Amino acid sequence: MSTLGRDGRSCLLLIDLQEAVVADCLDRDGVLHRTARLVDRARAAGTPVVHIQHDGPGLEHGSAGWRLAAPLRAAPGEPVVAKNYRDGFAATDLETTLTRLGTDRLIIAGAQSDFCVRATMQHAAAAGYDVTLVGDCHTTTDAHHDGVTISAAQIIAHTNLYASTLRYPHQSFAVATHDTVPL
Ligand SMILES: O=C1N[C@@H]2C=C[C@H]1C2
Repeated sequence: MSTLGRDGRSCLLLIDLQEAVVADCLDRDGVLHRTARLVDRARAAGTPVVHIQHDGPGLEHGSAGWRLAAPLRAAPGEPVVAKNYRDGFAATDLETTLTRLGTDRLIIAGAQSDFCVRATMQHAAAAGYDVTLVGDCHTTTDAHHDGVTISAAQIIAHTNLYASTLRYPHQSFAVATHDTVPL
């Protein structure tokens, strides 16, 4: 169990699934389709859904690229957290929002795996949340650095490996698919 001692509730956190973010990501349509099914499951189960939207270059607030990628849309009353940094907790009201919802466990989906998903997931773990990464609902693009190319598939697989083997005292971490993840 998490170390937060709240209400023991889970929350589905969707990170930056925005048109311009996912445009060139691996299996874009599949990830969005599975995430939409996951959102349907969460809403039917009464599990809160929180949307994070990145504001930044190419993602200017209100622009076409900034919008949540169809078919994803925030339902009335679902929190939408705007951010400017990779970590969804940095300079945002995400922590306040999750506290208000009595959240001890985050179910995480989004993009990009190696940037905002990774940074936000790591912050959540260090802050005491239990975390389940939805292994078939996050994505990214190939990365190139120092003459090395890392494929999106390798990044996604390593992100799942990292999340499934992460350990903190008195906390639990897992990777699950969109159709089986406990809500
Ligand atoms: O992972 C990410 N999500 C937004 C677009 C790229 C970074 C910021």
